[in-house]
Amino acid sequence: MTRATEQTPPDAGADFVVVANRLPVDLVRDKDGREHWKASPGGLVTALESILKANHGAWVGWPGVADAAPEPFDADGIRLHSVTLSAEDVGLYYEGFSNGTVWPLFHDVVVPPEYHREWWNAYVAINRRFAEATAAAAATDATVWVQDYQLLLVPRLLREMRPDLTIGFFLHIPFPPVELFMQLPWRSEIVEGMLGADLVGFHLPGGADNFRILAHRLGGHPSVRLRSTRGRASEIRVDDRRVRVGAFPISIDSASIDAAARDRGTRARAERLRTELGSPEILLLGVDRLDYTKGIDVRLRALEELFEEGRLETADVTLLQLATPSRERVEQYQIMRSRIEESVGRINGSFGEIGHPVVTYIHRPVPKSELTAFYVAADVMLVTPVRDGMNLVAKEYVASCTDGEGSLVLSEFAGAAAELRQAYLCNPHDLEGVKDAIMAAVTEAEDDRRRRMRALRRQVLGNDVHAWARRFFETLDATSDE
Ligand SMILES: Nc1nc2c(ncn2[C@@H]2O[C@H](COP(=O)(O)OP(=O)(O)O)[C@@H](O)[C@H]2O)c(=O)[nH]1
Ligand SMILES: O=P(O)(O)OC[C@H]1O[C@H](O[C@H]2O[C@H](CO)[C@@H](O)[C@H](O)[C@H]2O)[C@H](O)[C@@H](O)[C@@H]1O
Repeated sequence: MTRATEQTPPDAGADFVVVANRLPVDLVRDKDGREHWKASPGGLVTALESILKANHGAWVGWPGVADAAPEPFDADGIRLHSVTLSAEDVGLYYEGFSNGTVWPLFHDVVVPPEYHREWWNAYVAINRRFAEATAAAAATDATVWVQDYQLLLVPRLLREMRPDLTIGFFLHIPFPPVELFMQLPWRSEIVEGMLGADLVGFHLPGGADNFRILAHRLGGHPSVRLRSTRGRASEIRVDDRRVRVGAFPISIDSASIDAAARDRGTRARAERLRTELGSPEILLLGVDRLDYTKGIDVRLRALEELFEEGRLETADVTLLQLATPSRERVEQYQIMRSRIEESVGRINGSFGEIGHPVVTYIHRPVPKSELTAFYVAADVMLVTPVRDGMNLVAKEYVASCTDGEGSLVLSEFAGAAAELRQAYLCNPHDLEGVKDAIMAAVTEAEDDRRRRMRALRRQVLGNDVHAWARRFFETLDATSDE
Protein backbone atom coordinates (compact mmCIF):
# COMPACT_ATOMS: atom_id res chain seq x y z
CA MET A 1 0.00 0.00 0.00
CA THR A 2 1.55 3.34 -0.99
CA ARG A 3 1.43 6.21 1.46
CA ALA A 4 -1.20 8.91 1.12
CA THR A 5 0.02 12.48 0.68
CA GLU A 6 -0.71 15.04 3.37
CA GLN A 7 -3.50 17.46 2.50
CA THR A 8 -4.21 21.02 3.58
CA PRO A 9 -7.48 21.24 5.56
CA PRO A 10 -10.30 22.94 3.65
CA ASP A 11 -11.15 26.52 4.70
CA ALA A 12 -14.66 25.54 5.60
CA GLY A 13 -15.51 22.04 6.62
CA ALA A 14 -17.38 20.00 9.18
CA ASP A 15 -16.19 19.72 12.79
CA PHE A 16 -17.61 16.22 13.02
CA VAL A 17 -17.68 13.74 10.15
CA VAL A 18 -19.15 10.24 10.01
CA VAL A 19 -17.76 7.97 7.28
CA ALA A 20 -19.71 4.82 6.47
CA ASN A 21 -20.12 2.61 3.44
CA ARG A 22 -23.69 3.87 3.07
CA LEU A 23 -25.16 7.35 3.39
CA PRO A 24 -28.13 7.69 5.78
CA VAL A 25 -30.31 8.13 2.66
CA ASP A 26 -30.54 5.78 -0.32
CA LEU A 27 -30.73 6.98 -3.88
CA VAL A 28 -33.53 5.06 -5.59
CA ARG A 29 -33.50 4.71 -9.37
CA ASP A 30 -36.90 3.99 -10.95
CA LYS A 31 -37.31 1.66 -13.93
CA ASP A 32 -37.57 4.73 -16.20
CA GLY A 33 -34.22 6.02 -14.85
CA ARG A 34 -35.61 8.78 -12.60
CA GLU A 35 -33.85 9.21 -9.26
CA HIS A 36 -35.10 10.22 -5.81
CA TRP A 37 -33.77 9.96 -2.24
CA LYS A 38 -35.31 7.65 0.34
CA ALA A 39 -34.51 7.97 4.04
CA SER A 40 -32.88 4.88 5.52
CA PRO A 41 -33.05 5.81 9.19
CA GLY A 42 -30.86 3.16 10.81
CA GLY A 43 -29.96 3.24 14.49
CA LEU A 44 -26.65 4.90 13.73
CA VAL A 45 -28.31 7.97 12.22
CA THR A 46 -30.63 8.25 15.21
CA ALA A 47 -27.70 8.01 17.62
CA LEU A 48 -25.56 10.54 15.83
CA GLU A 49 -28.18 12.98 14.53
CA SER A 50 -28.03 15.42 17.43
CA ILE A 51 -24.20 15.38 17.56
CA LEU A 52 -24.05 15.89 13.79
CA LYS A 53 -26.47 18.81 13.88
CA ALA A 54 -24.77 20.51 16.83
CA ASN A 55 -21.29 20.25 15.28
CA HIS A 56 -21.72 21.28 11.64
CA GLY A 57 -21.79 17.59 10.96
CA ALA A 58 -21.18 15.82 7.68
CA TRP A 59 -21.63 12.24 6.50
CA VAL A 60 -19.51 10.66 3.78
CA GLY A 61 -20.89 7.52 2.13
CA TRP A 62 -22.05 5.66 -0.95
CA PRO A 63 -25.59 6.53 -2.13
CA GLY A 64 -26.38 2.82 -2.68
CA VAL A 65 -26.55 2.66 -6.50
CA ALA A 66 -23.76 2.36 -9.06
CA ASP A 67 -22.42 5.40 -10.93
CA ALA A 68 -24.43 7.98 -8.96
CA ALA A 69 -22.49 11.22 -8.47
CA PRO A 70 -24.75 13.73 -6.71
CA GLU A 71 -23.22 17.01 -5.49
CA PRO A 72 -22.97 17.47 -1.69
CA PHE A 73 -26.31 18.54 -0.20
CA ASP A 74 -27.91 19.21 3.19
CA ALA A 75 -30.49 16.89 4.71
CA ASP A 76 -31.94 17.76 8.14
CA GLY A 77 -28.94 19.94 8.96
CA ILE A 78 -26.35 17.31 7.96
CA ARG A 79 -24.09 17.79 4.95
CA LEU A 80 -24.08 14.63 2.83
CA HIS A 81 -21.07 13.86 0.62
CA SER A 82 -21.49 11.02 -1.86
CA VAL A 83 -18.68 8.68 -2.81
CA THR A 84 -19.25 7.43 -6.34
CA LEU A 85 -18.84 3.72 -7.06
CA SER A 86 -19.02 2.27 -10.56
CA ALA A 87 -20.77 -1.06 -11.16
CA GLU A 88 -17.32 -2.65 -11.30
CA ASP A 89 -16.34 -1.03 -7.96
CA VAL A 90 -19.52 -2.40 -6.36
CA GLY A 91 -18.69 -5.89 -7.66
CA LEU A 92 -15.07 -5.88 -6.48
CA TYR A 93 -15.10 -3.73 -3.31
CA TYR A 94 -18.62 -4.22 -1.85
CA GLU A 95 -19.78 -7.63 -3.07
CA GLY A 96 -16.21 -8.92 -3.44
CA PHE A 97 -13.72 -8.00 -0.73
CA SER A 98 -16.21 -6.62 1.84
CA ASN A 99 -18.88 -9.30 1.57
CA GLY A 100 -17.04 -12.23 -0.07
CA THR A 101 -13.80 -12.00 1.96
CA VAL A 102 -14.09 -9.96 5.19
CA TRP A 103 -17.73 -10.75 6.09
CA PRO A 104 -17.38 -14.57 6.07
CA LEU A 105 -13.85 -14.48 7.57
CA PHE A 106 -14.96 -12.28 10.47
CA HIS A 107 -18.10 -14.43 10.99
CA ASP A 108 -16.07 -17.51 11.94
CA VAL A 109 -15.69 -18.75 8.34
CA VAL A 110 -19.27 -20.06 8.33
CA VAL A 111 -18.90 -20.11 4.54
CA PRO A 112 -15.44 -20.15 2.93
CA PRO A 113 -14.00 -16.63 2.41
CA GLU A 114 -12.51 -16.02 -1.02
CA TYR A 115 -9.12 -14.33 -1.39
CA HIS A 116 -8.65 -12.53 -4.72
CA ARG A 117 -5.92 -9.97 -5.39
CA GLU A 118 -8.26 -8.10 -7.76
CA TRP A 119 -10.82 -7.65 -4.95
CA TRP A 120 -8.10 -6.50 -2.55
CA ASN A 121 -6.70 -3.96 -5.02
CA ALA A 122 -10.18 -2.49 -5.52
CA TYR A 123 -10.73 -2.40 -1.72
CA VAL A 124 -7.50 -0.41 -1.25
CA ALA A 125 -8.44 2.02 -4.04
CA ILE A 126 -11.99 2.57 -2.78
CA ASN A 127 -10.86 3.01 0.83
CA ARG A 128 -8.52 5.69 -0.46
CA ARG A 129 -11.46 7.32 -2.27
CA PHE A 130 -13.46 7.41 0.99
CA ALA A 131 -10.44 8.81 2.87
CA GLU A 132 -9.93 11.54 0.27
CA ALA A 133 -13.59 12.54 0.37
CA THR A 134 -13.40 12.68 4.18
CA ALA A 135 -10.16 14.69 4.18
CA ALA A 136 -11.87 17.20 1.90
CA ALA A 137 -15.00 17.42 4.08
CA ALA A 138 -13.40 17.80 7.54
CA ALA A 139 -12.45 21.15 9.12
CA THR A 140 -9.10 21.67 10.85
CA ASP A 141 -8.88 19.57 14.06
CA ALA A 142 -12.23 17.92 13.32
CA THR A 143 -13.36 14.60 14.80
CA VAL A 144 -14.01 11.79 12.33
CA TRP A 145 -15.84 8.56 13.13
CA VAL A 146 -15.17 5.76 10.64
CA GLN A 147 -17.70 2.89 10.57
CA ASP A 148 -17.28 -0.78 9.91
CA TYR A 149 -15.57 -3.50 7.93
CA GLN A 150 -15.94 -1.96 4.50
CA LEU A 151 -13.52 0.83 5.55
CA LEU A 152 -10.80 -0.90 7.60
CA LEU A 153 -7.98 0.99 5.83
CA VAL A 154 -9.52 4.45 6.11
CA PRO A 155 -8.18 5.38 9.59
CA ARG A 156 -4.53 5.07 8.55
CA LEU A 157 -5.02 6.64 5.10
CA LEU A 158 -6.84 9.54 6.70
CA ARG A 159 -4.17 10.05 9.36
CA GLU A 160 -1.52 10.25 6.65
CA MET A 161 -3.57 12.82 4.73
CA ARG A 162 -4.78 14.80 7.76
CA PRO A 163 -2.64 14.39 10.91
CA ASP A 164 -4.67 17.13 12.63
CA LEU A 165 -7.83 14.97 12.86
CA THR A 166 -9.05 12.94 15.84
CA ILE A 167 -10.14 9.59 14.41
CA GLY A 168 -12.45 6.98 15.93
CA PHE A 169 -13.21 3.61 14.34
CA PHE A 170 -16.04 1.21 15.23
CA LEU A 171 -16.43 -2.35 13.96
CA HIS A 172 -20.08 -3.48 13.80
CA ILE A 173 -19.31 -7.13 13.09
CA PRO A 174 -17.32 -9.63 15.20
CA PHE A 175 -13.52 -9.41 15.18
CA PRO A 176 -12.35 -13.00 14.68
CA PRO A 177 -9.98 -15.17 16.70
CA VAL A 178 -6.29 -14.87 15.83
CA GLU A 179 -6.13 -18.31 14.13
CA LEU A 180 -8.84 -17.33 11.64
CA PHE A 181 -7.65 -13.78 11.00
CA MET A 182 -4.20 -15.13 10.13
CA GLN A 183 -5.67 -16.66 6.92
CA LEU A 184 -5.96 -13.21 5.39
CA PRO A 185 -3.17 -12.55 2.86
CA TRP A 186 -3.37 -8.82 3.69
CA ARG A 187 -3.64 -9.26 7.48
CA SER A 188 -0.87 -6.78 8.40
CA GLU A 189 -2.23 -4.06 6.13
CA ILE A 190 -5.70 -4.42 7.69
CA VAL A 191 -4.42 -4.24 11.28
CA GLU A 192 -2.17 -1.27 10.49
CA GLY A 193 -5.10 0.40 8.70
CA MET A 194 -7.28 0.16 11.81
CA LEU A 195 -4.41 1.33 14.04
CA GLY A 196 -4.53 4.69 12.25
CA ALA A 197 -7.43 5.55 14.61
CA ASP A 198 -7.08 7.08 18.09
CA LEU A 199 -9.81 4.77 19.38
CA VAL A 200 -10.82 1.38 17.96
CA GLY A 201 -14.18 0.11 19.26
CA PHE A 202 -15.74 -3.35 19.16
CA HIS A 203 -19.06 -4.72 20.44
CA LEU A 204 -17.42 -7.20 22.83
CA PRO A 205 -14.24 -7.36 24.94
CA GLY A 206 -13.27 -10.59 23.12
CA GLY A 207 -12.99 -8.72 19.79
CA ALA A 208 -10.83 -6.05 21.43
CA ASP A 209 -8.58 -8.78 22.92
CA ASN A 210 -8.19 -10.51 19.53
CA PHE A 211 -7.22 -7.20 17.94
CA ARG A 212 -4.67 -6.39 20.66
CA ILE A 213 -2.99 -9.79 20.26
CA LEU A 214 -2.81 -9.37 16.47
CA ALA A 215 -1.38 -5.85 16.72
CA HIS A 216 1.47 -7.35 18.73
CA ARG A 217 1.97 -10.47 16.65
CA LEU A 218 1.79 -8.80 13.24
CA GLY A 219 3.14 -5.31 13.91
CA GLY A 220 5.15 -5.78 17.12
CA HIS A 221 3.01 -3.10 18.82
CA PRO A 222 2.97 -3.62 22.61
CA SER A 223 -0.15 -2.95 24.64
CA VAL A 224 -1.13 -2.38 28.24
CA ARG A 225 -4.44 -3.06 29.95
CA LEU A 226 -6.06 0.00 31.44
CA ARG A 227 -7.96 0.03 34.68
CA SER A 228 -11.52 0.76 33.77
CA THR A 229 -14.63 0.80 35.88
CA ARG A 230 -16.76 -0.27 32.88
CA GLY A 231 -15.30 -3.34 31.26
CA ARG A 232 -11.84 -3.94 29.90
CA ALA A 233 -9.88 -1.38 27.89
CA SER A 234 -6.34 -1.39 26.54
CA GLU A 235 -3.88 0.92 24.93
CA ILE A 236 -1.62 -0.11 22.05
CA ARG A 237 1.63 1.74 21.37
CA VAL A 238 2.12 2.54 17.68
CA ASP A 239 5.42 4.42 17.30
CA ASP A 240 4.90 7.59 19.34
CA ARG A 241 1.11 7.29 19.39
CA ARG A 242 -1.23 5.51 21.78
CA VAL A 243 -4.30 3.79 20.34
CA ARG A 244 -7.11 3.08 22.79
CA VAL A 245 -9.05 -0.17 22.25
CA GLY A 246 -12.29 -1.12 23.99
CA ALA A 247 -15.75 -2.67 23.92
CA PHE A 248 -18.83 -0.52 23.24
CA PRO A 249 -21.91 -2.74 22.73
CA ILE A 250 -24.32 -0.88 20.44
CA SER A 251 -28.00 -0.59 21.25
CA ILE A 252 -31.25 0.83 19.90
CA ASP A 253 -33.40 3.92 20.43
CA SER A 254 -35.22 1.98 23.16
CA ALA A 255 -37.61 4.74 24.29
CA SER A 256 -38.90 5.45 20.79
CA ILE A 257 -39.48 1.75 20.05
CA ASP A 258 -41.21 1.34 23.42
CA ALA A 259 -43.46 4.31 22.53
CA ALA A 260 -44.19 2.99 19.02
CA ALA A 261 -45.12 -0.40 20.49
CA ARG A 262 -47.58 1.24 22.95
CA ASP A 263 -49.24 3.19 20.15
CA ARG A 264 -52.93 2.24 19.71
CA GLY A 265 -52.58 1.91 15.95
CA THR A 266 -49.67 -0.49 16.34
CA ARG A 267 -51.61 -2.61 18.86
CA ALA A 268 -54.65 -2.73 16.60
CA ARG A 269 -52.45 -3.79 13.66
CA ALA A 270 -50.87 -6.50 15.85
CA GLU A 271 -54.33 -7.87 16.73
CA ARG A 272 -55.37 -7.92 13.06
CA LEU A 273 -52.14 -9.63 12.11
CA ARG A 274 -52.83 -12.49 14.51
CA THR A 275 -56.28 -12.90 13.01
CA GLU A 276 -54.86 -12.87 9.47
CA LEU A 277 -52.43 -15.60 10.53
CA GLY A 278 -55.32 -17.81 11.67
CA SER A 279 -55.40 -16.77 15.36
CA PRO A 280 -52.64 -19.19 16.43
CA GLU A 281 -52.24 -19.96 20.10
CA ILE A 282 -48.50 -19.33 19.74
CA LEU A 283 -47.01 -16.95 17.17
CA LEU A 284 -43.29 -17.41 16.58
CA LEU A 285 -41.41 -14.62 14.77
CA GLY A 286 -38.11 -14.34 12.88
CA VAL A 287 -36.81 -11.03 11.47
CA ASP A 288 -33.52 -11.00 9.60
CA ARG A 289 -31.68 -9.85 6.51
CA LEU A 290 -31.52 -12.98 4.38
CA ASP A 291 -27.94 -13.77 5.38
CA TYR A 292 -26.26 -17.14 5.94
CA THR A 293 -25.00 -15.89 9.34
CA LYS A 294 -28.51 -15.42 10.73
CA GLY A 295 -29.39 -19.10 11.24
CA ILE A 296 -32.81 -18.91 9.57
CA ASP A 297 -32.17 -22.46 8.36
CA VAL A 298 -31.40 -23.56 11.95
CA ARG A 299 -34.73 -22.41 13.34
CA LEU A 300 -36.65 -23.91 10.38
CA ARG A 301 -35.00 -27.29 10.98
CA ALA A 302 -35.74 -27.08 14.71
CA LEU A 303 -39.39 -26.27 14.05
CA GLU A 304 -39.76 -29.06 11.48
CA GLU A 305 -38.41 -31.63 13.94
CA LEU A 306 -40.62 -30.34 16.76
CA PHE A 307 -43.65 -30.83 14.48
CA GLU A 308 -42.43 -34.26 13.34
CA GLU A 309 -41.92 -35.38 16.93
CA GLY A 310 -45.31 -34.01 17.99
CA ARG A 311 -43.73 -31.75 20.62
CA LEU A 312 -45.49 -28.83 18.94
CA GLU A 313 -48.96 -29.06 17.43
CA THR A 314 -49.31 -27.51 13.97
CA ALA A 315 -52.86 -26.42 14.86
CA ASP A 316 -51.51 -24.23 17.70
CA VAL A 317 -48.27 -22.80 16.33
CA THR A 318 -47.32 -20.66 13.36
CA LEU A 319 -44.05 -18.99 12.35
CA LEU A 320 -43.90 -15.60 10.65
CA GLN A 321 -40.46 -15.24 9.04
CA LEU A 322 -39.44 -11.89 7.53
CA ALA A 323 -36.25 -12.32 5.48
CA THR A 324 -35.35 -9.02 3.85
CA PRO A 325 -33.33 -9.24 0.61
CA SER A 326 -29.61 -8.60 1.06
CA ARG A 327 -26.44 -8.74 -1.11
CA GLU A 328 -28.37 -10.71 -3.70
CA ARG A 329 -25.60 -10.92 -6.27
CA VAL A 330 -23.23 -12.72 -3.87
CA GLU A 331 -23.32 -16.47 -4.58
CA GLN A 332 -23.48 -17.68 -0.97
CA TYR A 333 -26.56 -15.50 -0.39
CA GLN A 334 -28.24 -17.09 -3.42
CA ILE A 335 -27.39 -20.57 -2.12
CA MET A 336 -28.82 -19.75 1.33
CA ARG A 337 -31.99 -18.26 -0.18
CA SER A 338 -32.68 -21.44 -2.18
CA ARG A 339 -32.08 -23.59 0.89
CA ILE A 340 -34.43 -21.53 3.08
CA GLU A 341 -37.20 -21.33 0.49
CA GLU A 342 -36.96 -25.09 -0.09
CA SER A 343 -37.33 -25.70 3.68
CA VAL A 344 -40.33 -23.36 3.92
CA GLY A 345 -41.98 -25.20 1.01
CA ARG A 346 -41.23 -28.61 2.55
CA ILE A 347 -42.55 -27.67 6.01
CA ASN A 348 -45.72 -26.14 4.61
CA GLY A 349 -46.16 -29.11 2.26
CA SER A 350 -45.92 -31.53 5.18
CA PHE A 351 -47.73 -29.64 7.93
CA GLY A 352 -49.81 -26.80 6.46
CA GLU A 353 -53.55 -26.88 5.82
CA ILE A 354 -55.40 -25.27 2.91
CA GLY A 355 -55.35 -21.53 3.59
CA HIS A 356 -53.19 -22.08 6.67
CA PRO A 357 -49.46 -22.46 6.10
CA VAL A 358 -47.48 -23.14 9.28
CA VAL A 359 -44.70 -20.83 8.04
CA THR A 360 -45.56 -17.45 6.53
CA TYR A 361 -42.49 -16.26 4.69
CA ILE A 362 -41.95 -12.68 3.44
CA HIS A 363 -38.96 -11.86 1.24
CA ARG A 364 -39.27 -8.09 0.92
CA PRO A 365 -38.77 -5.18 3.32
CA VAL A 366 -41.78 -4.04 5.36
CA PRO A 367 -42.34 -0.51 6.77
CA LYS A 368 -40.99 0.13 10.27
CA SER A 369 -44.52 0.50 11.72
CA GLU A 370 -45.48 -2.91 10.33
CA LEU A 371 -42.31 -4.42 11.80
CA THR A 372 -43.16 -3.01 15.24
CA ALA A 373 -46.63 -4.57 14.95
CA PHE A 374 -44.95 -7.93 14.18
CA TYR A 375 -42.92 -7.61 17.40
CA VAL A 376 -46.00 -6.69 19.45
CA ALA A 377 -48.00 -9.59 18.00
CA ALA A 378 -45.33 -12.27 18.56
CA ASP A 379 -45.31 -14.61 21.55
CA VAL A 380 -41.81 -15.92 20.92
CA MET A 381 -39.00 -14.23 18.99
CA LEU A 382 -36.45 -16.57 17.38
CA VAL A 383 -32.95 -15.09 16.97
CA THR A 384 -30.61 -17.97 16.11
CA PRO A 385 -27.53 -16.65 14.25
CA VAL A 386 -24.46 -18.83 13.94
CA ARG A 387 -22.50 -15.61 14.45
CA ASP A 388 -23.65 -11.98 14.70
CA GLY A 389 -21.87 -8.79 15.77
CA MET A 390 -24.76 -7.62 17.96
CA ASN A 391 -28.28 -8.28 16.53
CA LEU A 392 -30.44 -5.24 17.06
CA VAL A 393 -33.61 -7.20 16.25
CA ALA A 394 -33.30 -9.01 19.60
CA LYS A 395 -33.17 -5.68 21.45
CA GLU A 396 -36.01 -4.19 19.36
CA TYR A 397 -38.23 -7.14 20.28
CA VAL A 398 -37.53 -6.69 23.98
CA ALA A 399 -38.26 -2.94 23.75
CA SER A 400 -41.58 -3.79 22.06
CA CYS A 401 -42.76 -6.17 24.82
CA THR A 402 -44.30 -3.30 26.78
CA ASP A 403 -46.80 -5.48 28.68
CA GLY A 404 -44.05 -7.77 29.95
CA GLU A 405 -45.32 -10.67 27.81
CA GLY A 406 -43.12 -12.33 25.22
CA SER A 407 -40.12 -14.65 25.15
CA LEU A 408 -36.80 -14.31 23.39
CA VAL A 409 -34.90 -17.36 22.11
CA LEU A 410 -31.38 -16.11 21.51
CA SER A 411 -28.23 -17.67 20.11
CA GLU A 412 -25.17 -17.53 22.34
CA PHE A 413 -23.28 -16.55 19.19
CA ALA A 414 -25.01 -13.16 18.84
CA GLY A 415 -23.22 -10.23 20.48
CA ALA A 416 -26.51 -9.39 22.20
CA ALA A 417 -26.28 -12.59 24.27
CA ALA A 418 -23.54 -11.00 26.41
CA GLU A 419 -26.10 -8.52 27.76
CA LEU A 420 -29.41 -10.39 27.37
CA ARG A 421 -28.55 -13.20 29.76
CA GLN A 422 -32.19 -13.83 30.74
CA ALA A 423 -33.20 -14.85 27.23
CA TYR A 424 -33.69 -18.54 26.39
CA LEU A 425 -30.09 -18.94 25.27
CA CYS A 426 -29.09 -21.68 22.84
CA ASN A 427 -26.17 -22.97 20.80
CA PRO A 428 -27.27 -22.85 17.14
CA HIS A 429 -24.92 -25.75 16.31
CA ASP A 430 -26.78 -27.98 18.78
CA LEU A 431 -30.17 -28.64 17.19
CA GLU A 432 -31.53 -30.46 20.24
CA GLY A 433 -30.53 -27.46 22.36
CA VAL A 434 -32.33 -25.06 19.99
CA LYS A 435 -35.46 -27.25 20.13
CA ASP A 436 -35.31 -27.36 23.94
CA ALA A 437 -34.92 -23.56 24.11
CA ILE A 438 -37.99 -23.09 21.87
CA MET A 439 -39.97 -25.55 23.99
CA ALA A 440 -38.91 -23.79 27.21
CA ALA A 441 -39.94 -20.42 25.75
CA VAL A 442 -43.34 -21.86 24.82
CA THR A 443 -44.05 -23.88 27.95
CA GLU A 444 -42.35 -22.19 30.93
CA ALA A 445 -44.69 -20.90 33.63
CA GLU A 446 -46.00 -17.39 33.04
CA ASP A 447 -44.35 -15.99 36.18
CA ASP A 448 -40.94 -17.22 35.06
CA ARG A 449 -41.40 -15.87 31.54
CA ARG A 450 -42.41 -12.48 32.91
CA ARG A 451 -39.48 -12.43 35.31
CA ARG A 452 -37.10 -13.03 32.40
CA MET A 453 -38.72 -10.32 30.27
CA ARG A 454 -38.56 -7.80 33.14
CA ALA A 455 -34.81 -8.33 33.41
CA LEU A 456 -34.35 -8.06 29.62
CA ARG A 457 -36.35 -4.83 29.49
CA ARG A 458 -34.32 -3.31 32.31
CA GLN A 459 -31.18 -4.00 30.30
CA VAL A 460 -32.46 -2.68 26.96
CA LEU A 461 -34.27 0.40 28.27
CA GLY A 462 -31.34 1.32 30.52
CA ASN A 463 -28.69 1.04 27.79
CA ASP A 464 -29.77 2.76 24.61
CA VAL A 465 -27.98 3.87 21.46
CA HIS A 466 -27.54 7.41 22.81
CA ALA A 467 -25.59 6.04 25.79
CA TRP A 468 -23.51 3.97 23.35
CA ALA A 469 -22.53 7.02 21.26
CA ARG A 470 -21.86 9.08 24.40
CA ARG A 471 -19.50 6.44 25.82
CA PHE A 472 -17.60 6.19 22.55
CA PHE A 473 -17.19 9.97 22.26
CA GLU A 474 -16.18 10.45 25.89
CA THR A 475 -13.44 7.86 25.41
CA LEU A 476 -12.37 9.39 22.09
CA ASP A 477 -12.25 12.86 23.67
CA ALA A 478 -10.14 11.52 26.51
CA THR A 479 -7.63 10.05 24.02
CA SER A 480 -7.28 13.36 22.18
CA ASP A 481 -6.78 15.30 25.47
CA GLU A 482 -3.84 13.11 26.52
N1 LIG B 1 -38.07 -1.09 8.29
C1 LIG B 1 -37.51 -2.30 8.24
N2 LIG B 1 -36.44 -2.57 8.99
C2 LIG B 1 -35.93 -3.82 8.92
C3 LIG B 1 -36.46 -4.82 8.10
N3 LIG B 1 -35.74 -5.94 8.28
C4 LIG B 1 -34.79 -5.65 9.18
N4 LIG B 1 -34.89 -4.35 9.57
C5 LIG B 1 -34.05 -3.61 10.54
O1 LIG B 1 -32.70 -3.83 10.23
C6 LIG B 1 -31.93 -3.87 11.42
C7 LIG B 1 -31.14 -5.16 11.44
O2 LIG B 1 -30.12 -5.02 12.40
P1 LIG B 1 -29.43 -6.26 13.06
O3 LIG B 1 -30.41 -7.19 13.69
O4 LIG B 1 -28.41 -5.73 13.98
O5 LIG B 1 -28.74 -7.07 11.86
P2 LIG B 1 -27.94 -6.59 10.53
O6 LIG B 1 -28.94 -6.73 9.42
O7 LIG B 1 -26.85 -7.59 10.40
O8 LIG B 1 -27.50 -5.18 10.76
C8 LIG B 1 -32.90 -3.75 12.59
O9 LIG B 1 -32.91 -2.41 13.04
C9 LIG B 1 -34.24 -4.12 11.96
O10 LIG B 1 -35.36 -3.47 12.56
C10 LIG B 1 -37.61 -4.49 7.29
O11 LIG B 1 -38.15 -5.27 6.52
N5 LIG B 1 -38.08 -3.22 7.40
O1 LIG C 1 -25.24 -2.36 4.05
P1 LIG C 1 -25.66 -3.80 3.81
O2 LIG C 1 -24.62 -4.59 3.08
O3 LIG C 1 -27.02 -3.87 3.17
O4 LIG C 1 -25.82 -4.54 5.23
C1 LIG C 1 -26.55 -4.00 6.33
C2 LIG C 1 -25.66 -3.78 7.54
O5 LIG C 1 -25.31 -5.06 8.04
C3 LIG C 1 -24.32 -5.16 9.08
O6 LIG C 1 -24.85 -4.90 10.38
C4 LIG C 1 -24.08 -5.05 11.57
O7 LIG C 1 -24.29 -3.94 12.41
C5 LIG C 1 -25.34 -4.02 13.38
C6 LIG C 1 -25.31 -2.75 14.21
O8 LIG C 1 -24.08 -2.60 14.87
C7 LIG C 1 -25.13 -5.27 14.24
O9 LIG C 1 -26.20 -5.37 15.19
C8 LIG C 1 -25.14 -6.51 13.36
O10 LIG C 1 -24.87 -7.65 14.14
C9 LIG C 1 -24.09 -6.39 12.26
O11 LIG C 1 -24.25 -7.48 11.35
C10 LIG C 1 -23.12 -4.31 8.71
O12 LIG C 1 -22.15 -4.36 9.75
C11 LIG C 1 -23.46 -2.90 8.32
O13 LIG C 1 -22.29 -2.19 7.88
C12 LIG C 1 -24.42 -2.98 7.14
O14 LIG C 1 -24.79 -1.68 6.73
